[in-house]
Amino acid sequence: MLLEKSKLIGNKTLEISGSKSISNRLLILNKLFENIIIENLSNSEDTQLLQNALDSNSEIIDIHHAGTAMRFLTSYYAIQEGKTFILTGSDRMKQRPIQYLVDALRDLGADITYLENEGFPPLKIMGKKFEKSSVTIPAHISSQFISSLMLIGAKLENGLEINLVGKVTSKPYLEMTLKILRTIGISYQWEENTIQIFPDMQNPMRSSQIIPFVVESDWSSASYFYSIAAIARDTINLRYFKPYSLQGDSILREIYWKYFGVNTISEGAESRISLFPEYYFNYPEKIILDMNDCPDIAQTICITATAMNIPFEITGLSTLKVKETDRLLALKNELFKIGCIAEITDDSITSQKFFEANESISIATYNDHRMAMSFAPFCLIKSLNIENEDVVKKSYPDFWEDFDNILEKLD
Ligand SMILES: O=C(O)C1=C[C@@H](OP(=O)(O)O)[C@@H](O)[C@H](O)C1
Ligand SMILES: C=C(OP(=O)(O)O)C(=O)O
Repeated sequence: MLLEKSKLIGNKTLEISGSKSISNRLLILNKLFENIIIENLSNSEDTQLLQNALDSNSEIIDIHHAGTAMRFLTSYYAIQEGKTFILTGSDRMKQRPIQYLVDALRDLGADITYLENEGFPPLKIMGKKFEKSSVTIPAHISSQFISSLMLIGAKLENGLEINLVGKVTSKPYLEMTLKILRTIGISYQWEENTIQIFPDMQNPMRSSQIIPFVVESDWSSASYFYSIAAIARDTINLRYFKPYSLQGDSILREIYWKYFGVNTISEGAESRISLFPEYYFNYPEKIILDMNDCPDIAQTICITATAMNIPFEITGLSTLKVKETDRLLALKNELFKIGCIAEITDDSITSQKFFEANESISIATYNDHRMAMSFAPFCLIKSLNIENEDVVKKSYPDFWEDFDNILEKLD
């Protein structure tokens, strides 16, 4: 899709769909506890795939590219006593790790076998009752493994104690899981490296009472509009975002204020935020950021910084290699096309030099929605082509419509 050089139409308001991460947790919990009414569910393809899987009677479930769904379903299916499931996904899903989660579940008593390569999907899962209630798991590859265990914890007879080993990656996603559990009346304790989920039955506060849950809008999706506001130096309004979020990616507020001079003004009653760039702002000489807590918005930051010629050094990104694509490599390749020579290591990306980009830019998207959406705002600087633009549907099916709504082509 060709994005011609455009300008922002200031002060428009966009409504972003519900958080994909919160929605996916609620769908699993609702299936386990049957007491949540979910409003503003994410319209992402990943959430749709998870919902279809949970509603399906089929033994074979294909979850395509949806990593969170893959990991959450593995634990969920493992406790469906007497049922058998084949859980598979896209070619990329068959390269994304799951071994530490499978090891932990097997330790607890699960019956899971690898159908192709050891350590990777597809999986054959025969649902069983678990005998044990304590498990140890490395925490540096994916927080989704740990959230997956936490989600089923209260369903086990004696609850679940999860001992985390090593550096915890994507920690705000674990906090999100716990806060959602608390909202539906499940108790937990997190002390140092041990998370304890108490069994459902032990909490007299939890009853069969129906709990309404309104999903706040998706902060990772909001990142692309922060990028546009920063580059264009004009205002965008977004809904439905509250001042206190369950999502770690709401750190965008601080990042875009500190490095790009974009103010976030919350209008509580309407759950609206205005992204309001300061006209006079002292830009930093270099952006130095550890993004171990918020890996999904790393691509956005790199492109905003490149568009604004601000050098960057971003660390804490080891998990980017095992997402929808190797995001570090994809970033390095495509940043070059928009005028940034970047160096990558196993867990970082650093800009080395900016230069004037060519006239005909075509960005490859590597089956990664975030590659398409993070590069799109560069059309405020130069026209560019985004290859396979449909990839956005994984998290944000309305992206191009919303994008079009706030931009006007320059002649
Ligand atoms: O739990 C979640 O909803 C997610 C956790 C993160 O994954 P990792 O923990 O694998 O970094 C994040 O990148 C992903 O998009 C969503
Ligand atoms: C990494 C992501 O998703 P998942 O791991 O659920 O595929 C993402 O949405 O950026």
